[in-house]
Amino acid sequence: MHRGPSGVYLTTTTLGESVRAFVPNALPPEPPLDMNPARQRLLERAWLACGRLDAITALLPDPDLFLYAYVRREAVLSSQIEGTQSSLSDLLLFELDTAPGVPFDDVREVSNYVAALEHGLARLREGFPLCNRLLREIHATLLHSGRGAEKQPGEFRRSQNWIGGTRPGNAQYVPPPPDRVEPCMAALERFLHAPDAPGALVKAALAHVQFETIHPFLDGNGRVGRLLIALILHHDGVLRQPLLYLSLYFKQHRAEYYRLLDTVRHTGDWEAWLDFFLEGVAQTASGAVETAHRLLALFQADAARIQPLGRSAANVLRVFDALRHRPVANIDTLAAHTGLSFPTVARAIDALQRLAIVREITGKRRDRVFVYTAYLDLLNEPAQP
Ligand SMILES: Nc1ncnc2c1ncn2[C@@H]1O[C@H](COP(=O)(O)OP(=O)(O)OP(=O)(O)O)[C@@H](O)[C@H]1O
Repeated sequence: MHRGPSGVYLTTTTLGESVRAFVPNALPPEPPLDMNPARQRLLERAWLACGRLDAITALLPDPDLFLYAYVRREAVLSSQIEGTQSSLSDLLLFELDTAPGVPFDDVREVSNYVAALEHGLARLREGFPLCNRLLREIHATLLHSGRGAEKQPGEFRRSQNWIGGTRPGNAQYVPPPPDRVEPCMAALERFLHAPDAPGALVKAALAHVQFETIHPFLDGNGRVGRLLIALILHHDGVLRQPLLYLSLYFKQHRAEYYRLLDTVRHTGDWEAWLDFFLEGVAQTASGAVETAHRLLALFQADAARIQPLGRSAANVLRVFDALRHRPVANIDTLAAHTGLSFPTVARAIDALQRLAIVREITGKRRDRVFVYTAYLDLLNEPAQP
Protein backbone atom coordinates (compact mmCIF):
# COMPACT_ATOMS: atom_id res chain seq x y z
CA MET A 1 0.00 0.00 0.00
CA HIS A 2 1.39 3.38 -0.95
CA ARG A 3 1.01 5.78 1.95
CA GLY A 4 3.48 8.42 0.81
CA PRO A 5 6.81 8.98 2.61
CA SER A 6 6.93 7.24 5.98
CA GLY A 7 8.39 10.32 7.68
CA VAL A 8 9.50 13.89 7.12
CA TYR A 9 12.63 15.47 5.71
CA LEU A 10 14.54 18.03 7.76
CA THR A 11 17.16 20.22 6.19
CA THR A 12 20.36 20.13 8.17
CA THR A 13 23.91 21.29 7.58
CA THR A 14 26.66 18.77 7.81
CA LEU A 15 30.26 18.86 6.59
CA GLY A 16 29.54 22.33 5.25
CA GLU A 17 26.68 21.30 2.99
CA SER A 18 22.98 21.39 3.39
CA VAL A 19 21.27 17.97 3.21
CA ARG A 20 17.79 16.56 3.70
CA ALA A 21 17.79 14.14 6.62
CA PHE A 22 14.87 11.78 7.02
CA VAL A 23 12.97 11.46 10.31
CA PRO A 24 10.61 8.45 10.30
CA ASN A 25 7.11 8.59 11.74
CA ALA A 26 6.61 6.45 14.83
CA LEU A 27 5.36 2.89 14.27
CA PRO A 28 2.88 1.37 13.55
CA PRO A 29 2.15 2.44 9.98
CA GLU A 30 -0.94 4.51 9.31
CA PRO A 31 -3.32 3.43 7.82
CA PRO A 32 -2.83 -0.02 9.36
CA LEU A 33 -1.14 -2.83 7.44
CA ASP A 34 -3.22 -4.42 4.72
CA MET A 35 -3.30 -8.06 5.77
CA ASN A 36 -5.02 -9.40 2.68
CA PRO A 37 -5.59 -13.19 2.37
CA ALA A 38 -2.35 -13.80 0.44
CA ARG A 39 -0.30 -11.93 3.05
CA GLN A 40 -2.18 -13.69 5.83
CA ARG A 41 -1.26 -17.04 4.27
CA LEU A 42 2.37 -15.99 4.06
CA LEU A 43 2.27 -14.98 7.71
CA GLU A 44 0.80 -18.36 8.63
CA ARG A 45 3.48 -20.14 6.61
CA ALA A 46 6.18 -18.19 8.44
CA TRP A 47 4.60 -18.96 11.84
CA LEU A 48 4.30 -22.63 10.98
CA ALA A 49 7.94 -22.83 9.93
CA CYS A 50 8.98 -21.11 13.18
CA GLY A 51 6.80 -23.53 15.15
CA ARG A 52 8.53 -26.49 13.52
CA LEU A 53 11.93 -25.01 14.29
CA ASP A 54 10.95 -24.39 17.88
CA ALA A 55 9.60 -27.93 18.20
CA ILE A 56 12.91 -29.33 17.01
CA THR A 57 14.73 -27.74 19.90
CA ALA A 58 12.24 -29.21 22.36
CA LEU A 59 12.72 -32.69 20.89
CA LEU A 60 16.48 -32.68 20.60
CA PRO A 61 18.45 -34.58 23.20
CA ASP A 62 20.94 -31.72 23.29
CA PRO A 63 19.67 -28.39 21.90
CA ASP A 64 22.87 -26.60 22.93
CA LEU A 65 24.67 -28.55 20.28
CA PHE A 66 22.69 -26.81 17.56
CA LEU A 67 22.68 -23.50 19.26
CA TYR A 68 26.46 -23.45 19.45
CA ALA A 69 26.82 -24.16 15.76
CA TYR A 70 23.97 -21.96 14.49
CA VAL A 71 25.04 -18.97 16.53
CA ARG A 72 28.52 -19.20 15.11
CA ARG A 73 27.34 -19.70 11.58
CA GLU A 74 25.13 -16.65 11.95
CA ALA A 75 28.05 -14.63 13.31
CA VAL A 76 30.12 -15.52 10.27
CA LEU A 77 27.34 -14.75 7.79
CA SER A 78 26.33 -11.51 9.43
CA SER A 79 29.90 -10.33 9.60
CA GLN A 80 30.48 -11.31 5.98
CA ILE A 81 27.74 -8.86 4.99
CA GLU A 82 29.85 -6.26 6.73
CA GLY A 83 32.81 -7.35 4.61
CA THR A 84 34.96 -9.48 6.90
CA GLN A 85 36.61 -12.48 5.33
CA SER A 86 36.43 -15.01 8.15
CA SER A 87 34.97 -18.44 7.68
CA LEU A 88 33.31 -20.65 10.24
CA SER A 89 36.48 -22.70 10.66
CA ASP A 90 38.51 -19.48 11.17
CA LEU A 91 36.20 -18.57 14.01
CA LEU A 92 36.35 -22.01 15.60
CA LEU A 93 40.14 -21.99 15.32
CA PHE A 94 40.25 -18.54 16.85
CA GLU A 95 38.13 -19.78 19.75
CA LEU A 96 40.63 -22.59 20.14
CA ASP A 97 43.43 -20.01 20.49
CA THR A 98 44.97 -21.07 17.22
CA ALA A 99 45.78 -18.25 14.83
CA PRO A 100 43.93 -18.68 11.55
CA GLY A 101 45.28 -17.36 8.28
CA VAL A 102 42.84 -14.46 8.08
CA PRO A 103 43.27 -10.89 9.31
CA PHE A 104 43.03 -10.86 13.07
CA ASP A 105 40.54 -7.96 13.10
CA ASP A 106 38.17 -9.90 10.86
CA VAL A 107 37.91 -12.94 13.03
CA ARG A 108 37.77 -10.82 16.17
CA GLU A 109 34.77 -9.02 14.71
CA VAL A 110 33.00 -12.33 14.19
CA SER A 111 33.89 -13.40 17.67
CA ASN A 112 32.51 -10.10 19.00
CA TYR A 113 29.25 -10.83 17.18
CA VAL A 114 28.92 -14.15 19.03
CA ALA A 115 29.63 -12.33 22.31
CA ALA A 116 27.07 -9.62 21.48
CA LEU A 117 24.35 -12.15 20.73
CA GLU A 118 25.14 -14.17 23.82
CA HIS A 119 25.14 -11.03 25.94
CA GLY A 120 21.71 -10.01 24.62
CA LEU A 121 20.23 -13.44 25.27
CA ALA A 122 21.73 -13.72 28.74
CA ARG A 123 20.26 -10.32 29.66
CA LEU A 124 16.80 -11.28 28.38
CA ARG A 125 16.96 -14.56 30.28
CA GLU A 126 17.72 -12.73 33.52
CA GLY A 127 14.58 -10.66 32.94
CA PHE A 128 16.13 -7.49 31.57
CA PRO A 129 13.69 -5.83 29.15
CA LEU A 130 14.28 -5.60 25.42
CA CYS A 131 15.05 -1.90 25.48
CA ASN A 132 17.39 0.70 24.07
CA ARG A 133 19.81 0.25 26.91
CA LEU A 134 20.14 -3.40 25.95
CA LEU A 135 20.74 -2.45 22.31
CA ARG A 136 23.50 -0.10 23.43
CA GLU A 137 25.05 -2.84 25.56
CA ILE A 138 24.95 -5.18 22.58
CA HIS A 139 26.55 -2.52 20.43
CA ALA A 140 29.28 -2.02 23.05
CA THR A 141 30.06 -5.75 22.99
CA LEU A 142 29.99 -5.88 19.20
CA LEU A 143 32.42 -3.00 18.76
CA HIS A 144 34.48 -3.26 21.91
CA SER A 145 37.59 -4.21 19.97
CA GLY A 146 38.78 -4.29 16.39
CA ARG A 147 37.88 -1.80 13.71
CA GLY A 148 34.75 -0.50 15.44
CA ALA A 149 36.47 0.53 18.65
CA GLU A 150 36.67 4.21 17.63
CA LYS A 151 33.02 4.31 16.55
CA GLN A 152 31.54 5.18 19.94
CA PRO A 153 30.75 1.63 21.11
CA GLY A 154 27.64 1.50 23.26
CA GLU A 155 26.50 5.03 22.44
CA PHE A 156 23.98 6.51 20.09
CA ARG A 157 25.68 8.76 17.59
CA ARG A 158 26.24 12.44 18.19
CA SER A 159 26.99 13.31 14.58
CA GLN A 160 25.23 13.07 11.24
CA ASN A 161 25.84 9.87 9.27
CA TRP A 162 24.82 8.81 5.78
CA ILE A 163 24.49 5.64 3.71
CA GLY A 164 26.04 5.22 0.27
CA GLY A 165 27.98 7.97 -1.44
CA THR A 166 31.18 9.69 -0.42
CA ARG A 167 29.60 12.58 1.48
CA PRO A 168 26.13 13.48 2.78
CA GLY A 169 25.40 15.50 -0.36
CA ASN A 170 25.57 12.52 -2.71
CA ALA A 171 24.37 9.87 -0.23
CA GLN A 172 21.75 7.26 -1.03
CA TYR A 173 20.14 8.01 2.30
CA VAL A 174 20.67 10.49 5.14
CA PRO A 175 19.25 9.23 8.48
CA PRO A 176 17.79 11.55 11.15
CA PRO A 177 19.93 14.38 12.55
CA PRO A 178 21.72 13.36 15.77
CA ASP A 179 19.34 15.25 18.07
CA ARG A 180 16.44 13.17 16.67
CA VAL A 181 18.05 9.79 17.31
CA GLU A 182 17.10 9.57 20.98
CA PRO A 183 13.39 10.46 20.46
CA CYS A 184 13.10 8.15 17.44
CA MET A 185 14.64 5.27 19.39
CA ALA A 186 12.41 5.99 22.38
CA ALA A 187 9.38 5.74 20.09
CA LEU A 188 10.68 2.45 18.68
CA GLU A 189 11.12 1.10 22.20
CA ARG A 190 7.54 2.08 23.07
CA PHE A 191 6.30 0.32 19.95
CA LEU A 192 8.08 -2.90 20.93
CA HIS A 193 6.18 -2.99 24.19
CA ALA A 194 2.85 -1.43 23.19
CA PRO A 195 -0.11 -3.54 24.29
CA ASP A 196 -1.63 -3.23 20.82
CA ALA A 197 1.62 -4.00 18.95
CA PRO A 198 1.33 -6.61 16.19
CA GLY A 199 2.42 -10.23 16.70
CA ALA A 200 6.12 -10.97 17.00
CA LEU A 201 6.87 -11.67 13.34
CA VAL A 202 5.24 -8.50 12.03
CA LYS A 203 6.70 -6.54 14.91
CA ALA A 204 10.21 -7.78 14.12
CA ALA A 205 9.72 -6.92 10.45
CA LEU A 206 8.64 -3.35 11.17
CA ALA A 207 11.19 -2.79 13.92
CA HIS A 208 14.09 -3.87 11.73
CA VAL A 209 13.30 -1.31 9.03
CA GLN A 210 12.68 1.40 11.59
CA PHE A 211 15.98 0.66 13.27
CA GLU A 212 17.90 0.78 9.99
CA THR A 213 16.11 4.00 9.04
CA ILE A 214 17.10 5.65 12.32
CA HIS A 215 20.64 4.25 11.98
CA PRO A 216 21.32 5.19 15.63
CA PHE A 217 24.97 4.11 15.78
CA LEU A 218 28.03 5.29 13.92
CA ASP A 219 28.76 1.73 12.80
CA GLY A 220 27.31 -1.75 13.24
CA ASN A 221 23.70 -0.75 12.50
CA GLY A 222 23.21 -3.66 10.11
CA ARG A 223 24.49 -6.20 12.61
CA VAL A 224 22.59 -4.79 15.61
CA GLY A 225 19.45 -4.50 13.44
CA ARG A 226 19.74 -8.16 12.47
CA LEU A 227 20.33 -9.14 16.11
CA LEU A 228 17.24 -7.16 17.04
CA ILE A 229 15.12 -9.52 14.92
CA ALA A 230 16.52 -12.59 16.70
CA LEU A 231 16.01 -10.95 20.08
CA ILE A 232 12.40 -9.97 19.40
CA LEU A 233 11.54 -13.51 18.28
CA HIS A 234 13.16 -14.93 21.38
CA HIS A 235 11.74 -12.32 23.74
CA ASP A 236 8.20 -12.76 22.43
CA GLY A 237 8.40 -16.52 22.81
CA VAL A 238 8.33 -17.48 19.12
CA LEU A 239 11.53 -19.45 19.58
CA ARG A 240 12.74 -20.71 22.94
CA GLN A 241 16.22 -20.99 21.51
CA PRO A 242 17.48 -18.24 19.21
CA LEU A 243 17.81 -20.33 16.09
CA LEU A 244 16.44 -18.12 13.36
CA TYR A 245 18.76 -15.73 11.59
CA LEU A 246 18.01 -13.89 8.40
CA SER A 247 21.56 -12.81 7.56
CA LEU A 248 21.96 -15.38 4.82
CA TYR A 249 18.63 -14.40 3.25
CA PHE A 250 19.50 -10.69 3.37
CA LYS A 251 22.92 -11.46 1.93
CA GLN A 252 21.50 -13.54 -0.91
CA HIS A 253 18.93 -10.85 -1.74
CA ARG A 254 20.96 -7.83 -0.82
CA ALA A 255 19.89 -5.56 -3.71
CA GLU A 256 16.22 -6.32 -3.09
CA TYR A 257 16.70 -5.88 0.66
CA TYR A 258 18.24 -2.41 0.27
CA ARG A 259 15.68 -1.43 -2.35
CA LEU A 260 12.81 -2.31 -0.04
CA LEU A 261 14.31 -0.28 2.81
CA ASP A 262 14.30 2.70 0.44
CA THR A 263 10.78 1.90 -0.77
CA VAL A 264 9.32 1.99 2.72
CA ARG A 265 10.84 5.42 3.21
CA HIS A 266 9.79 6.84 -0.13
CA THR A 267 6.33 5.36 -0.56
CA GLY A 268 5.32 3.95 2.82
CA ASP A 269 4.84 0.54 1.23
CA TRP A 270 5.41 -1.52 4.36
CA GLU A 271 3.51 -4.43 2.87
CA ALA A 272 6.12 -5.05 0.14
CA TRP A 273 8.79 -5.22 2.85
CA LEU A 274 6.62 -7.45 5.03
CA ASP A 275 6.13 -9.95 2.20
CA PHE A 276 9.88 -10.07 1.61
CA PHE A 277 10.58 -10.49 5.33
CA LEU A 278 7.97 -13.19 5.93
CA GLU A 279 9.17 -15.13 2.90
CA GLY A 280 12.66 -14.95 4.41
CA VAL A 281 11.43 -16.19 7.79
CA ALA A 282 9.56 -19.11 6.21
CA GLN A 283 12.51 -20.12 4.02
CA THR A 284 15.10 -19.67 6.74
CA ALA A 285 13.16 -21.52 9.42
CA SER A 286 12.47 -24.44 7.05
CA GLY A 287 16.14 -24.49 6.07
CA ALA A 288 17.20 -24.56 9.72
CA VAL A 289 14.87 -27.50 10.41
CA GLU A 290 16.32 -29.36 7.45
CA THR A 291 19.88 -28.68 8.56
CA ALA A 292 19.03 -29.94 12.05
CA HIS A 293 17.61 -33.18 10.61
CA ARG A 294 20.64 -33.67 8.41
CA LEU A 295 22.99 -33.09 11.32
CA LEU A 296 21.12 -35.64 13.40
CA ALA A 297 21.27 -38.15 10.56
CA LEU A 298 25.00 -37.52 10.18
CA PHE A 299 25.62 -38.04 13.90
CA GLN A 300 23.66 -41.28 13.87
CA ALA A 301 25.40 -42.62 10.79
CA ASP A 302 28.87 -41.79 12.15
CA ALA A 303 28.07 -43.24 15.58
CA ALA A 304 26.96 -46.44 13.83
CA ARG A 305 30.36 -46.64 12.12
CA ILE A 306 32.13 -46.34 15.48
CA GLN A 307 30.08 -49.02 17.27
CA PRO A 308 31.79 -52.01 15.57
CA LEU A 309 35.21 -50.94 16.87
CA GLY A 310 34.73 -53.32 19.80
CA ARG A 311 36.49 -52.62 23.09
CA SER A 312 37.72 -49.15 22.17
CA ALA A 313 34.29 -48.01 20.90
CA ALA A 314 33.22 -46.50 24.23
CA ASN A 315 36.16 -44.07 24.40
CA VAL A 316 35.98 -43.25 20.71
CA LEU A 317 32.28 -42.46 21.14
CA ARG A 318 33.10 -40.13 24.02
CA VAL A 319 35.60 -38.24 21.90
CA PHE A 320 33.12 -38.25 19.04
CA ASP A 321 30.49 -36.77 21.34
CA ALA A 322 32.91 -33.98 22.28
CA LEU A 323 33.49 -33.28 18.58
CA ARG A 324 29.76 -32.99 18.01
CA HIS A 325 29.86 -30.12 20.51
CA ARG A 326 33.09 -28.56 19.24
CA PRO A 327 33.77 -29.69 15.68
CA VAL A 328 37.22 -28.04 15.70
CA ALA A 329 39.34 -29.27 18.59
CA ASN A 330 42.77 -30.35 19.77
CA ILE A 331 43.73 -33.23 22.00
CA ASP A 332 43.90 -30.98 25.08
CA THR A 333 40.39 -29.60 24.65
CA LEU A 334 39.04 -33.05 23.90
CA ALA A 335 40.74 -34.48 26.98
CA ALA A 336 39.29 -31.67 29.10
CA HIS A 337 35.83 -32.17 27.62
CA THR A 338 35.75 -35.96 27.96
CA GLY A 339 37.77 -36.40 31.14
CA LEU A 340 39.90 -38.98 29.28
CA SER A 341 43.71 -38.99 29.37
CA PHE A 342 45.76 -37.43 26.60
CA PRO A 343 46.97 -40.83 25.22
CA THR A 344 43.44 -42.26 25.26
CA VAL A 345 42.10 -39.27 23.34
CA ALA A 346 45.01 -39.53 20.88
CA ARG A 347 44.18 -43.19 20.23
CA ALA A 348 40.49 -42.38 19.78
CA ILE A 349 41.39 -39.61 17.35
CA ASP A 350 43.54 -42.07 15.36
CA ALA A 351 40.52 -44.32 15.08
CA LEU A 352 38.30 -41.44 13.99
CA GLN A 353 40.87 -40.45 11.38
CA ARG A 354 40.97 -44.00 10.03
CA LEU A 355 37.19 -43.86 9.69
CA ALA A 356 37.62 -40.52 7.86
CA ILE A 357 35.27 -38.86 10.34
CA VAL A 358 38.01 -36.54 11.55
CA ARG A 359 40.77 -34.78 9.66
CA GLU A 360 43.94 -33.16 10.97
CA ILE A 361 44.36 -29.71 9.42
CA THR A 362 47.71 -28.28 10.48
CA GLY A 363 49.99 -30.93 8.94
CA LYS A 364 52.19 -30.54 12.03
CA ARG A 365 53.36 -33.21 14.46
CA ARG A 366 52.71 -31.06 17.53
CA ASP A 367 49.74 -28.82 18.41
CA ARG A 368 47.59 -30.71 15.96
CA VAL A 369 44.02 -29.53 15.29
CA PHE A 370 41.24 -31.91 14.33
CA VAL A 371 38.08 -31.14 12.44
CA TYR A 372 34.85 -33.08 12.23
CA THR A 373 34.79 -32.46 8.50
CA ALA A 374 31.31 -33.53 7.44
CA TYR A 375 29.75 -31.51 10.25
CA LEU A 376 31.59 -28.35 9.28
CA ASP A 377 30.81 -28.92 5.59
CA LEU A 378 27.13 -29.21 6.40
CA LEU A 379 27.11 -25.98 8.35
CA ASN A 380 29.03 -24.16 5.66
CA GLU A 381 26.83 -25.45 2.89
CA PRO A 382 23.94 -22.96 2.89
CA ALA A 383 26.43 -20.12 3.03
CA GLN A 384 27.40 -20.86 -0.54
CA PRO A 385 24.17 -20.56 -2.52
N1 LIG B 1 19.22 2.57 1.57
C1 LIG B 1 19.18 2.20 2.84
N2 LIG B 1 18.28 2.71 3.69
C2 LIG B 1 18.24 2.33 4.99
N3 LIG B 1 19.08 1.41 5.52
C3 LIG B 1 19.98 0.86 4.71
C4 LIG B 1 20.08 1.22 3.34
N4 LIG B 1 21.08 0.52 2.79
C5 LIG B 1 21.58 -0.25 3.78
N5 LIG B 1 20.91 -0.04 4.93
C6 LIG B 1 21.13 -0.73 6.22
O1 LIG B 1 22.36 -0.30 6.76
C7 LIG B 1 23.11 -1.44 7.17
C8 LIG B 1 24.59 -1.08 7.16
O2 LIG B 1 24.85 -0.17 8.22
P1 LIG B 1 26.24 -0.17 9.01
O3 LIG B 1 27.35 -0.08 8.04
O4 LIG B 1 26.17 0.82 10.14
O5 LIG B 1 26.15 -1.63 9.64
P2 LIG B 1 27.22 -2.77 9.71
O6 LIG B 1 26.71 -3.82 10.65
O7 LIG B 1 28.57 -2.21 10.02
O8 LIG B 1 27.23 -3.29 8.20
P3 LIG B 1 26.47 -4.48 7.45
O9 LIG B 1 25.01 -4.40 7.67
O10 LIG B 1 26.84 -4.24 6.01
O11 LIG B 1 27.02 -5.74 8.02
C9 LIG B 1 22.67 -2.52 6.19
O12 LIG B 1 22.84 -3.81 6.72
C10 LIG B 1 21.20 -2.22 6.03
O13 LIG B 1 20.45 -2.83 7.07
